[in-house]
Amino acid sequence: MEVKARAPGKIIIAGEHAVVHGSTAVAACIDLCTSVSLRFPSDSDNNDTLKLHFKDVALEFSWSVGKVKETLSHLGSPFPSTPTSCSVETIKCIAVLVEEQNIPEAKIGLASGVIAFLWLYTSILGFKPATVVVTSDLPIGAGLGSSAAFCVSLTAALLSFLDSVSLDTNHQGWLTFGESDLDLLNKWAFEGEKIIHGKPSGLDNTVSTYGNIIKFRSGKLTRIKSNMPLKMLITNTKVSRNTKALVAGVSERTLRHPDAMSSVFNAVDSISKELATVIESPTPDDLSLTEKEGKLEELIEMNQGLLQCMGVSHASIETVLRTTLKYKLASKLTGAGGGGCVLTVTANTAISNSS
Ligand SMILES: Nc1ncnc2c1ncn2[C@@H]1O[C@H](COP(=O)(O)OP(=O)(O)O)[C@@H](O)[C@H]1O
Ligand SMILES: C[C@@](O)(CCOP(=O)(O)O)CC(=O)O
Ligand SMILES: [Mg+2]
Repeated sequence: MEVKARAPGKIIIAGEHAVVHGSTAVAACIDLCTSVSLRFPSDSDNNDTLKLHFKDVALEFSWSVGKVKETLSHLGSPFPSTPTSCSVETIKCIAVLVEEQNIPEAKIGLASGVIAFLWLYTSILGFKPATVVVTSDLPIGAGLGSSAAFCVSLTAALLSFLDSVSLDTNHQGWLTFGESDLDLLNKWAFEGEKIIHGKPSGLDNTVSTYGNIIKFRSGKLTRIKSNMPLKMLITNTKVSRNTKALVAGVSERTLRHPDAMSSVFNAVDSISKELATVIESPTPDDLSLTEKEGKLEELIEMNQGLLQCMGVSHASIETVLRTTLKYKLASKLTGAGGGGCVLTVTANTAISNSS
């Protein structure tokens, strides 16, 4: 029996980092996905191994199911029936199982994803042998939500085996989850993001779960319907960075400058709300479209200025900003920053993923 699930990455049009501190953000899914295939061994295989294959980064892991069960079951029931956070104690125990796999130093940043995999797999399906293969079109650690797409696609594959989950009719050859199961999926994926991000807002896994364009604040999503031709260019600086460290850095700066950073987050909240209004308002004629595009570009530039204030820009991002400014194009970092991808918006640039 084999299942394959996929989930998209995303761009954050406005509000990254501030959304962790309660501000509004606007995000949209993109046409780059992560896929997870899950296959159980046939009865004749008679093996008790849980295998995980990160194909894009050429890493393979395998554990005896008995060893995993022994490590986890003494921590109480391994089957939380509802989405449950992995405790610090449990993360330490799972981390031992990951350390034994001897991930090369150059790829050690991927360990958090392996921990998230073991938590989600054992919590949802228990201690069963299986082979799980992960592949992705998304650059990892570049601000396009690869961690969320990984958690959402993995959770979708796992939940598809539960009798309580009903998959809806065909959607271009893929089965889809109903609304209540999407909520369950999103909540479990959020638990995986917590292991990878530390203190995620839930924005990334929510937009990866529900797709399209969303406005998001403190766990609440509003789907945005827009007929505005949002044309964007994504530039990858190819500077790798760690979202968890960047998010922690903003929290530390907030502890040092609480009032100033509160004003920054409030300003971002206003930018995101106004940007959502601009893109979802009707566009009766070309004049108003030009006016809306002007507002959108100005809001993007303002958000970038506030992200610099939060300390999450980077020399490589500034280089892209200077380049696009020469062509009077508005840009901002997207995702956690510190490198990664830059979003450029304009009325006339063709949509493309470029790096
Ligand atoms: N295709 C993948 N294969 C294995 N791990 C992945 C994959 N995509 C994401 N991850 C996990 O997510 C982490 C990157 O998440 P993060 O730092 O939040 O960057 P991003 O901006 O891409 O979301 C990786 O270190 C790894 O643990
Ligand atoms: C920085 C943040 O706002 C977005 C992180 O995006 P990414 O993991 O870099 O793709 C964190 C969050 O919202 O959880
Ligand atoms: Mg991420």
